[in-house]
Amino acid sequence: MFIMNLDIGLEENTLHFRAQGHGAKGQNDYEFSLEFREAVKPEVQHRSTQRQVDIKLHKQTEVWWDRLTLQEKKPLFLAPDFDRWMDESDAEMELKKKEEEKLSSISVESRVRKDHSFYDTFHTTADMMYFCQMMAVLEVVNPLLGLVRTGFIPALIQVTGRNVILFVIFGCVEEMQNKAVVFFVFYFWSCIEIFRYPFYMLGCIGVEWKLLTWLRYTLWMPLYPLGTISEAVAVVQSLAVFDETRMFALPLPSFLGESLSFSYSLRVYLILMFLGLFTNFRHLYKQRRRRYRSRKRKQL
Ligand SMILES: CCCCCCCCCCCCC[C@@H](O)CC(=O)SCCNC(=O)CCNC(=O)[C@H](O)C(C)(C)COP(=O)(O)OP(=O)(O)OC[C@H]1O[C@@H](n2cnc3c(N)ncnc32)[C@H](O)[C@@H]1OP(=O)(O)O
Repeated sequence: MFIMNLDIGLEENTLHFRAQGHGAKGQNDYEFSLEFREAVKPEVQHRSTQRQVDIKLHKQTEVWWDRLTLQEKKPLFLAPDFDRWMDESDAEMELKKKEEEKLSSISVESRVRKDHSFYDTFHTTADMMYFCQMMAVLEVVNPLLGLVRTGFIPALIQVTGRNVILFVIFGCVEEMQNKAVVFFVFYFWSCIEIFRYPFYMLGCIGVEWKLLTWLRYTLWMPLYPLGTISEAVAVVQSLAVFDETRMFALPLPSFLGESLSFSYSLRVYLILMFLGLFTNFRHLYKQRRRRYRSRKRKQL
């Protein structure tokens, strides 16, 4: 058989086949149409050899069909390929197997994602962060009460800035909670605090470790800008969510429109952040100079 002028198409759920073949009985036109029992995917794959044409179609949904065609009577030219034949239970088994394979690939994927601390930082550390940042309010209260010689304004900027990010941007916006930026923000915050608080604690018992003091008064140089930039990235990423959800939107009188998105307040906050960065950077620079200058004087 020699197959020529092959024309295969799918219209709705009906497969149309037309071809010319040169066989033992000479040249012939071959043609058939098959209307399937249920929906099939619109893609038709076919491969022809000298002897035969293989046509591959996929069911729209992988379920058992009682028969192949819409018409109840099987067309005469149609014969099953018993090598590939499956009864209902075989088909169910095959579907189950596929489903299991799919599920196991999903669970591997989610395990990989879960192990990925970038994306899960918030859910694993949020409670601890909430607690620490609530306690950090004392850093503003302490200088107010004259308990420590910390600058009140720098402490206010620091604590307010972090609490806006933690409680508003991450805490209220679920879409932000599995973003990688959470990891960076928490990481930069923690990098300084693991030295700053032990430095304070030792100070309370009159002990000073030179290396710790140096780390407390030096690490802020790279960390403060990096921390502020990651906070700014988080704010920028949240703008679209606030626009979409209208969360915290300010109601407006009807002639001005419906409401003013909270993202506008955040845009103003972005400017404040960099003013805050500048103020605290200058403050920390002065604190460092004060500490090392007075030490030099003491040594002289
Ligand atoms: C006004 C409206 C607000 C509007 C908000 C606008 C938003 C602004 C956003 C700003 C961006 C923030 C970005 C930021 O979140 C990013 C990061 O933090 S990234 C990580 C790096 N960060 C840092 O390095 C900053 C860490 N924080 C600090 O250093 C302090 O919080 C700060 C207040 C900024 C500076 O502290 P300060 O230098 O003033 O104090 P000292 O540490 O030198 O302490 C002074 C003396 O007091 C003793 N002290 C202080 N606290 C204690 C304590 N709890 N217990 C015991 N003793 C304490 C300390 O030992 C010093 O004593 P001495 O001089 O005798 O040694």
